Amino acid sequence: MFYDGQTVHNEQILPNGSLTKRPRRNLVVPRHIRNYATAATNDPSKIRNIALVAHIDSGKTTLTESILLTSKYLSAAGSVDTGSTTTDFLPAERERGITIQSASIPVKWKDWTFNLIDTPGHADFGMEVESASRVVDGAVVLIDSVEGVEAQTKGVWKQLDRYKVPTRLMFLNKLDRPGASFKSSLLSLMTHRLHPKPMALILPIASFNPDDYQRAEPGIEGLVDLVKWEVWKWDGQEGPTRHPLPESQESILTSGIFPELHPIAPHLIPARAALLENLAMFAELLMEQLLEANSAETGYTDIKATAILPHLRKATISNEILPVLCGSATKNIGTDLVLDYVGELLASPKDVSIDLSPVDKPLLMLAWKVAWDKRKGWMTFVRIYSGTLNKQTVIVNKTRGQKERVSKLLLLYASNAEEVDSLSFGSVGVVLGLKFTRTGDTLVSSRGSAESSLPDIIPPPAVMSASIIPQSHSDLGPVQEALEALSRTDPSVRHEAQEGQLLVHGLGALHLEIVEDRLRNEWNARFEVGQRRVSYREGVGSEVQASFNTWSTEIGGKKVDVMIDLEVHPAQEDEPGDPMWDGNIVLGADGEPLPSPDSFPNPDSPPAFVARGLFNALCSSLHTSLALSRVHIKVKGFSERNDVPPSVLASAAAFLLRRRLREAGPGPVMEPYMNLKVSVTEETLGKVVKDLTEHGGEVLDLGSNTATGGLDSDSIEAYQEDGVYVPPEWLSPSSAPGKFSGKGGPSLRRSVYAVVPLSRMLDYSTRLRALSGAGFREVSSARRLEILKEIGRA
Ligand SMILES: Nc1nc2c(ncn2[C@@H]2O[C@H](COP(=O)(O)OP(=O)(O)OP(=O)(O)O)[C@@H](O)[C@H]2O)c(=O)[nH]1
Repeated sequence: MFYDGQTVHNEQILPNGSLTKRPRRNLVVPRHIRNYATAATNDPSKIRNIALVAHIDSGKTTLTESILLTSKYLSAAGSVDTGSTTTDFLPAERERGITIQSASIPVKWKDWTFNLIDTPGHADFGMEVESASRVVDGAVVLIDSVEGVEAQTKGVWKQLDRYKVPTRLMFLNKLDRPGASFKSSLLSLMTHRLHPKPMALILPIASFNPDDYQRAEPGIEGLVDLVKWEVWKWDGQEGPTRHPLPESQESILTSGIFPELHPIAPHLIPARAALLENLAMFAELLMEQLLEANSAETGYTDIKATAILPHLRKATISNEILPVLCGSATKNIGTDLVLDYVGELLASPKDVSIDLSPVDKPLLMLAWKVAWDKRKGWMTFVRIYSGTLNKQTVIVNKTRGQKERVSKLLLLYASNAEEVDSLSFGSVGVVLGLKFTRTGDTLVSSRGSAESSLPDIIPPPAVMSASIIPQSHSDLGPVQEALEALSRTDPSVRHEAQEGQLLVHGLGALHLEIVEDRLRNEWNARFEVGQRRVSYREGVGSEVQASFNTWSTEIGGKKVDVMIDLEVHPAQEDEPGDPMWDGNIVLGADGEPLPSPDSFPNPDSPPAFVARGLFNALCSSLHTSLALSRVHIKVKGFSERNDVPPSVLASAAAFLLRRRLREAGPGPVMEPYMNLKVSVTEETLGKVVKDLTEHGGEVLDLGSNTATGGLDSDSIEAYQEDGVYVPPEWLSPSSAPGKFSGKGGPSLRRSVYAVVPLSRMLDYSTRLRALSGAGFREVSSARRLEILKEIGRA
């Protein structure tokens, strides 16, 4: 909602009500792809599997395009603003200027091969970030340096944490924009508790006013690499030039490298000294070297990069520090340095393999994504964790216990593909020919050849649903098939038949809009879309003591008692819900989480049937028919009998849990909330706050628009600044836009931070996308009544 006609992310509503981030000028794709002989490396120590992740609009796709240009994959970069990028190749992506699917692309840089995955920033496509995070060994996290850390920056950071992505680099992008602040962005990493030790390896060289070098202006001219002690200069069309830096401050001033370096020259030596001294806290050998070196006053300039990089790499891999780089993706400033540092600092598959000789071990791989292509059929994206995969072989899907035939193997360059004969340890590629495999499945060379199954990929819980009405009775089958195929490619799309209609659940309004587009365009399905509504949930009323735990049935004319001992109570407030169980917590007798029915290693085992029964009972409450959430269940034990088929356990578990939930009485109704940040001018602030409050929102903070950001619910206490070098603010390009704008300049912008119910924001949400999921919240009894009316239960 913007009274001044501006939206947070330049989003605009198209005449048909759909969302676009910016107007498209053309959708013609210039293919400036060079002859890019690939032959990806077979040396795992030279592979870097990395993802670019960030809040929406931070510049991931632009940086990917700049990387492809710098690495000579492209001869001219495409642009998200003209719909001509390499990785955003779906029509829906090009129309909207946003990334919807993560695309993987192998990039050759020096003697490394980077498998680069550009992910979507929008929370509605969070599933793509989940699966990318599951298979990469490193991530480049971008920040828009006008905004600093944003809601979804923290969202993707948590996803990286969840999958234990071992190495990360920060890239402070958009330093060319007016209002960009290197200092505030760096500080925001600590105020938002992303990392206690961000370490700036690069300083920006701002465009300075030639008449007054104390005044930085909007724009960035170059970069100083504090580790390699050299300066990079970009001017206009030509690529960058790089110059070694002299050892002393006086010689830097007299070196004549370029005038813009003068204002920052006095800061370079202290910045390098701080970098090395902070790094030495984690590297004893370096500490000794520093003590032996002449002194901090010279910035230890006699210590060469080759002596620093191994320590930097080690501290990055052990996550003791967070290396911070910076630049401008649109101007290709800093891209060379990103590529170098990805190779030098991020982990290779070898660094993170627990297996000492993974190359010689039997094949073990994970299907991290499944896509459908009209010409190629099912495409399964895999990452090889040990051994080698050859084309034209038979493999086993360990998760589903099924044999699969591999026909072809591909390396994918976004929408282009190259066939290869094999994929070896550490690599990422595409398998054609697999019929049953789904996202998250473990694949091995022959039954039982690899001991362990790989951890699954967890789709985030659905927050919105829409009913799908097939155009005619004969369309029902094809629509169901299309939905089944779509949810195989995107497990965050769930569907069910309920009361004569098909319900599709997704991660938000935009997600459902894309689902609708894809069903029509990719599967030619014919249907109408009915009412869209957010996915409400019900909790459990109160703890109920086990009244009984035995269910009786008749098998072959004989009465049989099946015992399942369940402990059921509401989850504690601080207890994290399991997304695989839709926010419920389900534990086995040993207190360990029970896999959800879809992810049981052996789906025909007795515990798998118990899980299936519990899952079914949790899908629909007896009181409201809403799905249940925040229920804590412990399966303390169950009877295994030889005279009873294990499938009976599913019915018993469903019955006993339902009975227990009925005894507990109606639980609280919950609805999804989202965090919202609205940028407004001072004059419109009051109107926006009033409007949000009227829509059931709660305003958390009114911050000024700085990169360090305002308050939000989980970032009250910042990390200490000890042991972190923070450059002075005035070195940042255009660090204070207001200062230079004079009287006629733009008025001060303010940020409204609020938490709002998603249901009341359905029309807002297509316009305001600076949001992050804030989980489910219990509602008041008045709101409960409204919800029950809305879903036809009151
Ligand atoms: N001034 C400036 N604009 C940039 C820079 N990098 C990207 N942009 C612009 O920011 C907008 C978003 O860029 P994208 O590359 O689509 O961002 P993204 O993070 O990939 O977006 P999603 O994939 O939709 O999350 C576009 O208008 C870009 O032109 C930069 O370095 N400087």
